[in-house]
Amino acid sequence: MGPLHYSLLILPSVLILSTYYLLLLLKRRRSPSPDNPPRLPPSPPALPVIGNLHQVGLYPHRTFAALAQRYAAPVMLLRLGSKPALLVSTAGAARELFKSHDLLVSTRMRIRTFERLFYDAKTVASAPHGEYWRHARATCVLHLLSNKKVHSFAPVRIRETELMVERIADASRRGVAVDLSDVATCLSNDVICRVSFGDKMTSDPDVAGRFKVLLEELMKLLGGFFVGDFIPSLGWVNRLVGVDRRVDKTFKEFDEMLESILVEHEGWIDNAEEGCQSFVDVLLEAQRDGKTTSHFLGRDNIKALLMDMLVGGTDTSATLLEWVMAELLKHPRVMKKLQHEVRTITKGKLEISDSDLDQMTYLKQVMLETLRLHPPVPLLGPRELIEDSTIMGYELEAGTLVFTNAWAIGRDPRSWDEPEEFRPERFTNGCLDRGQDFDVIPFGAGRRGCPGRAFALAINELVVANLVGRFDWTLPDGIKTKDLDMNECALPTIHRRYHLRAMAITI
Ligand code: HEM
Repeated sequence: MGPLHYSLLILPSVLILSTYYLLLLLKRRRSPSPDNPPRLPPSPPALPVIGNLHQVGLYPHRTFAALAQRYAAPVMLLRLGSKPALLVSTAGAARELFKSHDLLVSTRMRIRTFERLFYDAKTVASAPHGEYWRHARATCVLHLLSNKKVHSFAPVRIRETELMVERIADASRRGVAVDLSDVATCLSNDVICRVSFGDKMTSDPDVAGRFKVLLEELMKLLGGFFVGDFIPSLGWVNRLVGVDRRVDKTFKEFDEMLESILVEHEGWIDNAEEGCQSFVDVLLEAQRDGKTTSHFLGRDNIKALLMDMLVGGTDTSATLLEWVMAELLKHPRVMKKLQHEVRTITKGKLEISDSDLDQMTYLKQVMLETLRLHPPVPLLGPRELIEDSTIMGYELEAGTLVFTNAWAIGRDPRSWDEPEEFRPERFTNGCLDRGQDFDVIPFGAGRRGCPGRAFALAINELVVANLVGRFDWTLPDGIKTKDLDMNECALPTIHRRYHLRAMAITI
């Protein structure tokens, strides 16, 4: 028998033995015994039943960052009620998570409150990973969020920005302060509503007021860590403290509002001009013409996608705008440098085009530096582990929640020199599209990363360029820049605690 025959005989035995050994190893790992406990990330002590829920507090991104610092742990394991929760707090850990395990963390945390608010998890943001989510997300990208579509909405952005400039110029003439927080909210809502339903909620003051209150309440409900959501046996607590009632009321009102939009658009659908259709028209038409599988575009699905745009696109954008202006007012040197860039490129012309914006590199650095310090959604969209997995050498069970702390990552001294300083120049030599570096991840990462990034940056860059290009700004009531309050208010989007007010001087 030659060496080849020996190896042919030995090979099956080696394969059988190694398969047996592998199965043994897997069995041991899946059924941890007291002698062989799974290797888990560091954890702070937890209380019975509630685990670490009592430590979450009003500002979970800050609490979680403080814990990660105290334990010097890039990843930690908490227990939120009955659910284990992995906290990811450094760029290195985020890179490992999203580069090597993205599929494992590509489903969303399942929370009763969210599911009820979002048409049984039919929104893109809340849907579990799978065929429905892929289809829903692709639909939003194709009809609203792709670069091509974003470019095509330039007239809407320009018109709404122009209206904003007129209002500010009016306040400037009258010598009254501008509430920049309100300006940011109105503008973001108007742009999203116009591209989604072709009209603004602010056209009718009553509707505008109701819509604003409704969105605020929805955001509060999304940001709450409610006991009944994390400990199913205590679901009655949500009923007792009125959370369930608030959820039902908010959902009902939102649904009625979206339903009336659908009914209105169904009346026009045959007359809508090609090319002038809003998102809702495109969805209704696809449904009517059977262009899509019926299970996908039912009435609730259409309303859920509209909700995605309202929830995902309004408050986030407004928050960014608010913080950019606050940082510029607090740092007059940066404000002057940005004004110089914008005014040099626009050379006195009033309408700023997309190609003007492309040349404004300092503006992009200012946006990125603001997003580093103030990611509007600091814990990104919480995920859930699809199956038992080993991540960074730790053994984690299926269903573990995953929170990535973009706020902590943006302020990590291992990644950033003087991280608390607002210094846009830190991005001068680097690439401005930092998605792959994982040290600035305000839009999340991987399959579930934000699909609205291009949309959001296009509107925010245009608005900031107009605000600083056409006005000089000072703080009202003799407030000094060093005294400008920079405190935050609670989740899910991290707004300023107090509205930002400033005096505009038309140049
Ligand atoms: C400054 C503005 C924005 C910020 C900071 C932001 C941030 C985020 C973040 C952090 C996530 C979760 C990502 C993850 O889990 O990895 C997300 C998801 C999402 N965003 Fe945005 N967003 C912004 C604007 C928008 C806009 C304008 C839209 C749409 C009009 C939008 C639609 C969505 C949707 C649909 C999702 C869910 C994606 C999925 O689960 O597949 N966002 N966004």
